[in-house]
Amino acid sequence: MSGHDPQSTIVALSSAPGRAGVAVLRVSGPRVRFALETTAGIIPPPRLATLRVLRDAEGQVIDRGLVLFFPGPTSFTGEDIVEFHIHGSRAVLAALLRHLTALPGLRLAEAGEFTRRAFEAGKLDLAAVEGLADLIDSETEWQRRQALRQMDGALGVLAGQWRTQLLEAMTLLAAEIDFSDEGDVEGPLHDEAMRIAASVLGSLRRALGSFAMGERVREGFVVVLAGPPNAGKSSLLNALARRDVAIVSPVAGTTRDALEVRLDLDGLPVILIDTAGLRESLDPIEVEGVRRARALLERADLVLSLRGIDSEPYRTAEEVPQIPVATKADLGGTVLPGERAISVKNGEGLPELLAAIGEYLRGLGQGEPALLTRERHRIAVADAIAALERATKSVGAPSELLAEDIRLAVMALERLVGRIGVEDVLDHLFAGFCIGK
Ligand SMILES: Nc1nc2c(c(=O)[nH]1)N(C=O)[C@@H](CNc1ccc(C(=O)N[C@@H](CCC(=O)O)C(=O)O)cc1)CN2
Ligand SMILES: Nc1nc2c(ncn2[C@@H]2O[C@H](COP(=O)(O)OP(=O)(O)OP(=O)(O)O)[C@@H](O)[C@H]2O)c(=O)[nH]1
Ligand SMILES: [Mg+2]
Repeated sequence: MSGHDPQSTIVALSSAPGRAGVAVLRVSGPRVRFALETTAGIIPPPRLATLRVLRDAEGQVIDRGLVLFFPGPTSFTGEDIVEFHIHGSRAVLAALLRHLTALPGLRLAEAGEFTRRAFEAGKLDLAAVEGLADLIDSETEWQRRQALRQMDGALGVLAGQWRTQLLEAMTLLAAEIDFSDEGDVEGPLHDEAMRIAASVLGSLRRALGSFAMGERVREGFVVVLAGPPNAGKSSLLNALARRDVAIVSPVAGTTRDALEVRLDLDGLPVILIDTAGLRESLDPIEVEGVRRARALLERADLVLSLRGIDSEPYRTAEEVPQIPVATKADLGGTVLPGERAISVKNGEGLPELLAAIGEYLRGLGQGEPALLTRERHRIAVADAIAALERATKSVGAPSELLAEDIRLAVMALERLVGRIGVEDVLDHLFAGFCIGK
């Protein structure tokens, strides 16, 4: 990343590349008015779509398109922005891009550079930028809701409240330190600071409790299909994915590699993984497949434990949440207590199985969207908690020590919202953005 380079005016395609009804080309920076005058012949009224003929430097028509001008500093980036809504043709886009990037002071934007400018201008905090990144990546309803909440700054607001309270506690402690004589017992200001620290600690712990769900919604819940060879794991994967993803055959030991498909289960993002049938084997390839299957069982949020209705169950030693499933119910046989019967041949039990998976996964959360969604958030909040636990446990400790621990907690919260120590995080985050965002 080039970092901060506010003199240059950046240009990028903001819609998805390729043939489309309409494409949006966005320009941000100090030379936007100049680019508008040379290309559209006018500076249109702010925020009003204006239909114009767009021309290159020789006066040749490139296209007729809508021009949308957002003056700084109220715009998304804080700078002047213009959007050209043109016909979604590769050639039109290429011609307009060629024209604009040839203008003095204009260059192509890097991935995430518009959003980086918004961050530098103080329009978004780090957590909001992360929310925006998640929103662009969102594929399911739960991901959209969680990302939107984070983009709206919910985490930033909460972190700001924690920080304000802790700064208040530090002010009380400073007063206590100033007014108390050597050897005095700590007074009421110290007690009040302790009370504030304990209250923030409780709130931090509740937020941390939402992390597991937040991370799962962001990355997808891992649901593993496991069981003996021939149980019908690959058949079930194909049925749930509604695609012919995995090889199915009557030969036991067909699947060796783990195969995954992403599902939108009633808004929940699920990564469904088919695995090699679990059994002892002399075939080194199959042994490796079984090793991989067991490794996946360890990181599963939920295991669908399959057996053919006409076969014995294979008991896995792994202690993971499981839904026992008897497959091939169309063949007839005995369903054991606690088992769900399904058939991919006639579809029996499949909707109910999906509903049971969804119900289990939804139950892992507390209903409302999680606030902590990334390992970075977890670490910052856990650091703040550790500092406040030290502070609140050492009853009778001098105010100076208490103040130092609270200061460390405040620092952790500043890292959380990106007030300090952000450069590495930012480079990584923006590199994952699309160009034009
Ligand atoms: N065409 C288009 N659609 C888009 C965006 C965009 O940039 N362009 N967005 C991009 O992500 C999202 C909407 N986000 C937006 C954010 C701010 C403003 C805006 O008009 N800001 C005003 C200031 C408003 C205020 O301060 O109250 C401005 O620019 O002057 C518009 C869209 C989704 N749709
Ligand atoms: N009648 C019937 N046959 C099924 C059903 N599901 C799977 N089968 C058959 O069972 C056999 C094994 O199915 P697979 O899906 O390959 O089984 P698997 O568990 O993936 O097997 P491995 O990959 O070897 O571990 C195939 O011949 C399937 O057609 C079902 O619901 N009904
Ligand atoms: Mg298989």
